[in-house]
Order: sequence, then C-alpha cells, then structure tokens
Amino acid sequence: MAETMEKPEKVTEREEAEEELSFEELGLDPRLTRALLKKGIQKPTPIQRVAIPLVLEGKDVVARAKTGSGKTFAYLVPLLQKLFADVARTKLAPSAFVLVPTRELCQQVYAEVLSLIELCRVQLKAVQLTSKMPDSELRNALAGPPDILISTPACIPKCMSVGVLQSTFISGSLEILVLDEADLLLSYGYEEDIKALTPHIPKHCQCLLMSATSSDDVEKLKKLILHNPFILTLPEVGDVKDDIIPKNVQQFWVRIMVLLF
Ligand SMILES: Nc1ncnc2c1ncn2[C@@H]1O[C@H](COP(=O)(O)OP(=O)(O)OP(=O)(O)O)[C@@H](O)[C@H]1O
Repeated sequence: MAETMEKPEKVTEREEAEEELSFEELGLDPRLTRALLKKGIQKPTPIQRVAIPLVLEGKDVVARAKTGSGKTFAYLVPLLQKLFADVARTKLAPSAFVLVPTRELCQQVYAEVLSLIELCRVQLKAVQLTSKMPDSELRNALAGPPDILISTPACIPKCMSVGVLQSTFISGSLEILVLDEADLLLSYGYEEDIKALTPHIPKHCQCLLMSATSSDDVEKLKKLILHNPFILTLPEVGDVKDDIIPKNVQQFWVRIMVLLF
C-alpha cells in the first residue's frame, strides 16, 4: 500500500533550505555541474532535486511531473554520472537503454546526451537507433558497443531478431533502463516490444520510468519492469515555466509526495 509523506509545518525552514540545494549538494560530479552551467542550468528543478539523489543511489524510480518540469535531466544527468565511473569496463552491449515513444524525442534526448558528453569530455559513446534503419546501419551503430542506446522500444526486438544485439549480452551488460514519456509508450503500440525485452533485463538493472501523467498504462509498465520503486509525484501548481525559473514561485513546490511501495 502506498504511503504519502506530507510536509509537517515544523520542518518548513529545513525544506525551504532543501529547495535551495545545488546540483553539487545533490551529489553531482563537478564535470556535470559545470556542463549544466554552460548550458545555462544553475539550479535543479523540484523533480531533479528529488530524483537525482535516488538515481545516484541506484533506486528504481517512477517520476510523474508535468511536461517541461525537467524530467529529462532528472534521469540523464545521474545516468551519465553512473557511467563515468565505469568508462573503461569491457562490455558486450550498451550499459544503458533509454526508450522513448517517438523518433523526435529520440533525437532530442540523443542531442542532450551528446552535448553533455562533449562538455564533460568523457569517453562515452551514445547512439540513437530507429527501427527503419537497415540492418547494416544497426550493426555499425552497435559495433563497439556504445555505452548508451537511445531508441523507440521497437528497435530492440528488431536488433535481437537480426542478430546485431544478442539477448545474452543485454542480460550481461544492461545496468540502467529508462522508459521516458512512459504514459505514451503503450498507446503508441510498443507493449509487445517492451514485453519482448523484459525477460532479458537483468535483475540488478536499475529501472526508471518518467511520465507526465499517471495512467493505467504507466501502472502496467511499472508492474512489468520496476522493483519496489520510489514513486515521485509533483503536485500540479502554476504554469510549466514556473517550475524552472523564478525562485519565489519555487517556494510553492514544497510538497513533493514521495510514495514508497
Ligand atoms: N534545472 C533546470 N533549470 C533550467 N532549465 C531547465 C532545468 N532542467 C531542464 N531545463 C530546461 O527545461 C526545458 C524542459 O525540460 P524537459 O524537456 O526535461 O521537461 P520534461 O519534464 O522532460 O518534459 P516532457 O514531459 O515533455 O518530457 C528544457 O528546455 C530543459 O533544457
């Protein structure tokens, strides 16, 4: 049964201080904080403030916060930090899969990953795949292999069926799986593709599910993929831009409900 933790009056000052926490104080690598700063990002948004430490700790997380609240960096930045620690490992398949419902989002996430990798000057390789790519292109993209694979879910079964991604290698290498815009994945027809991947997700793999809304589909995915996740839900207050910029408006965001199953 889920339990809601609400803010008691007495800890107002402490929580307001927590609202001022910087990326460094959340435990982010200085290379990443500097990279974010170069991108004009100075302070974490509410969802980033809660999600980043949990992801760094290796927890499974479901994050529900509306469009524009900064969910992409809430998973991407700690995901990259976890891979920094392990750049020299021998791998047979990507360590992280980021699965998204559309090619456009795939492109956007890929661009953010490339920009962060470049700004941090780390030796990580990311690829974006589409299921329309010819087998030879898929094979080239996965040669190496890359550290991070960004694609729609349909790409994974295709790569397995044409033999460019071995299921045993996925089981041996996958450390982090992200389902971004999870509320759209099933309605966009990816249920069977996700089910095809599920048996190959290793038990130790950390799973993150990001969503703008809660829905039956999100619940279904949560049950299919995650293990005892932290459920982060931001109350819907104010306008989308308010989440990100003015500090005084952020004071309204004191109530983040952390639901732990
Ligand atoms: N901490 C931050 N400070 C300022 N801007 C930020 C911060 N985090 C993210 N942004 C910017 O806010 C915009 C929206 O972020 P993002 O796309 O991650 O939202 P989202 O919650 O993932 O939305 P969606 O539900 O559409 O995926 C982006 O332009 C991003 O660069």
